[in-house]
Amino acid sequence: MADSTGARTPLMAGNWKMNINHVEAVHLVQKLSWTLQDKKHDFERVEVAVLPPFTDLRSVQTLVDGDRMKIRYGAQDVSKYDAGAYTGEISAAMLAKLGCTYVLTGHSERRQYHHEDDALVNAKTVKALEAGLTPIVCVGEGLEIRKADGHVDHCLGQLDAALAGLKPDDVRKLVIAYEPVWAIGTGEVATPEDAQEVIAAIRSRIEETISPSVADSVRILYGGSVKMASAGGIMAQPDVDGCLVGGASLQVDEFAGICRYLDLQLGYSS
Ligand SMILES: O=C[C@H](O)COP(=O)(O)O
Repeated sequence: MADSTGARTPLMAGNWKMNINHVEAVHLVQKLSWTLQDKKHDFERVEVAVLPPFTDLRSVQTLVDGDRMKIRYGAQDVSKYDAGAYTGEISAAMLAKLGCTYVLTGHSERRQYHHEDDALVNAKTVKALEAGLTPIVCVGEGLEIRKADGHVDHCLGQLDAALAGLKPDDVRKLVIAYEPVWAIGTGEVATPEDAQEVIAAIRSRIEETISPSVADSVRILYGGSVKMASAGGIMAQPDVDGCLVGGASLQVDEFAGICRYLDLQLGYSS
């Protein structure tokens, strides 16, 4: 997504993971909206989204629609199936009906705890696109791969597999998130230069394999222990278009501060 000048619009997406019930979700989104409105946040300049658990989505939809909030929302997972006897699964069409804009695919916790492989990530990404959702496709390396200096190749391999068979116009619609697994929930943030290295490599790969214009428009986020204090440095990198925020998105003041990284850099009140 780009603004009227063609620049990529930064996206701050809060992945709540398995936290916050539907009652708490209403309070959190309401408070986030108030906080950002109070600070006159420009949602056209920095887009804000939350990714609650499935059970919260209807409540979040009702609140966002009812109060005409500019906060977008989405889900943390989606089925590769359309419908049928798949107990526990949630289809892309169900998420679209709930007004979701985004859905995560390939998050490292799905890969680790649910053994999701690259082919499944690709299938889920395709289903999300077919339903009109924007997949946020996650890639990232573990610590051993990073120590062996294989991180760029590893992430590009995951990227190629996730995007297999997609048309250029579909790739253009995606958001991609680089999340080094060793930096997730550990407090260990990759340096801004670490984030830039891999994200620039992802953009170059899309330029080579899809097209320069798609590479120029696709948004690529960084995720992994992002906090209000670290967001500005990460966002100063030329290829970083936003953050996928876990733990800090559960604290309204932290997440609002991340969304307001531009204002805070300019010294406006926090
Ligand atoms: O989806 C979000 C990431 O896994 C980052 O989580 P974190 O900010 O708690 O490290």
